[in-house]
This record gives sequence, structure tokens and C-alpha cells, in this order.
Amino acid sequence: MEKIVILTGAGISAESGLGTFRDEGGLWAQHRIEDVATPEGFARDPALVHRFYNARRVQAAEAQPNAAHDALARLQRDWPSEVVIITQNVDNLHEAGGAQGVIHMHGTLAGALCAACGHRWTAPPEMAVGEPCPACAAPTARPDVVWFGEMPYHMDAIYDHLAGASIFAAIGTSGQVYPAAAFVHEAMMSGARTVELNLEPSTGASSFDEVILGPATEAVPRWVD
Ligand SMILES: CC(C)NC(=O)[C@H](Cc1c[nH]c2ccccc12)NC(=O)[C@H](CCCC/N=C(/NCCC(=O)O)S[C@H]1O[C@H](COP(=O)(O)OP(=O)(O)OC[C@H]2O[C@@H](n3cnc4c(N)ncnc43)[C@H](O)[C@@H]2O)[C@@H](O)[C@H]1O)NC(=O)OCc1ccccc1
Repeated sequence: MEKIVILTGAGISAESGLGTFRDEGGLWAQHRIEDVATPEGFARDPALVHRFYNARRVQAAEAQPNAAHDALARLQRDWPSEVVIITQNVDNLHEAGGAQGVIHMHGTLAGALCAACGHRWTAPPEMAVGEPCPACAAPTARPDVVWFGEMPYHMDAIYDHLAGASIFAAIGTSGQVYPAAAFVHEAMMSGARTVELNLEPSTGASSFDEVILGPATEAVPRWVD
């Protein structure tokens, strides 16, 4: 039976009230990537970075999954074969929508990470500079997210899933950040049928067999059902 692999981006959470990165007034319009989403930025000004992620953590905690998240969870339940969801998003709206085993390749807002010993724990709503690690007590707690220049999480598992995909779908992503933006090529190489669902054609739209345009809360349930 056909294995489905799905990659999601900020666009799937936009209608849940979580800003995307590159759209008008998006996160990157308000903040310089270099300052808030790089290890160098964190070393330079950890207070600024914690403020950025604390605000997003509080916002994400109040957000509700939308019809697109729900539809993917339903597909996972009803499809007779494996449906794998890989997300670039650091919110947990897929899980809140009922999805299982979601692969967070860029980490999660809900997690804290010790930059000294690698210990992970549940992040408090507001992380503070110098927060001690519960394992080694080093004052080097950081958000458990993948910053630019850092290796994304679960890459081996992701490449295995892409190699076995019969259907690859990219939903709500602009296709501008790597290695996620290259997953469509990995999937095509293993003979998968590829479809993009987005508000507008992404940077990599021409690489897909099919492009379905529209808001995720309309396009995704229609594609699933
Ligand atoms: C800017 C870009 C050129 N730079 C990179 O890609 C860099 C460098 C790089 C690596 N390889 C390259 C090759 C070429 C060029 C550059 C590179 N990549 C890295 O540094 C990565 C690490 C990148 C991760 C950075 N962290 C993020 N997030 C976590 C933190 C945080 O969230 O704060 S990235 C962050 O931005 C990206 C945003 O993209 P989208 O989610 O697509 O969001 P965007 O706003 O752009 O687009 C939204 C889309 O939705 C649509 N939309 C809007 N509303 C709706 C709606 N309602 N319905 C449907 N669609 C909608 C819009 O039309 C739009 O198309 C996401 O990945 C998101 O996680 N690490 C790495 O490469 O390690 C080595 C390596 C290499 C190979 C293999 C293994 C390792």
C-alpha cells in the first residue's frame, strides 16, 4: 500500500493565528534572523532571543489546531498504510489535532535544551537568561529549536521515510529553507508522486507533479477526503 510522507511549514498554522516567517508582517519582518535564530545571535544577546521565543511559546500555547491539522490526523488514522508527518514548525498543533509520531525537524517551543550537556526538559512558559540545567546546573539553557547553521533533528529517519515514499506532499511552506526545501527532490528520486498545497506557488513549485493553491483549512481537507 502507498506510504504518504508530508512536510509542513508555517503556512499550515497561519489560520490558527501563528505568524509565518516570510509573509507580509511575518516574523522575519520584525526580527533579524541573525539576531534571534542563530547560535551567534544567542551568544551575543540571549535576553533578546529568550524574549523572541518566550513570546512565541505563549502565543503557541493559546493557539488551536485548525481544519488542516485535523484533516492530516484523520488521514493518518484512516489511510491503510503509513502516513508520516515531518514539520518545520516549532508549535505542537499537529499533536493537538490528534496526529501521532510527528517529526519536528526544527525542534519545539515546548522544549528546553542544555547547550553544555545536551539534557532536554520541558520549557517553562518564560525562559530566563542563565536558567540552570536540571542535570548539570550549567547556566546554559536554550530553546530546543534548530537555528540557522545547525543540523536539523532526525535527518537519518527523514531520509529513510523519503526513500520509501509513494506520495510526498508539501503543505504551507515557501521552500526557501534547506535541507527541507530539497525533500521534494529526494522523494522524486524514489519515484514518489509529489504535490504542493500552498496559498501561492512556493519557490520550488515547478518541481512538483501537482500544485493545489488555497488556504490550508480548505485545500487540505479537500485533498484528504
Ligand atoms: C535562508 C536559507 C537560504 N538558509 C538555509 O536554508 C540554511 C543554510 C543552508 C543550508 N543548506 C543550504 C543550501 C542552499 C542555501 C542555504 C543553505 N539552512 C540551515 O541553516 C539549516 C537549518 C535551518 C533551520 C532554521 N530554523 C528554523 N526554524 C526553527 C527556529 C524558529 O522557528 O524560530 S527555519 C524556519 O524558517 C522556515 C520558514 O519556512 P516556512 O515554514 O516555509 O514559512 P514561510 O513563512 O517561509 O512560508 C510560509 C508559506 O506558507 C504559505 N501560506 C501562508 N498562509 C497560508 C495558508 N493560510 N494556507 C496555506 N499556505 C499558506 C505562504 O504562501 C508561504 O509559501 C521554516 O523551516 C522554519 O522552521 N541547517 C543546515 O542546513 O545544516 C547543515 C545541513 C545541510 C544538509 C543536510 C543536513 C544539515
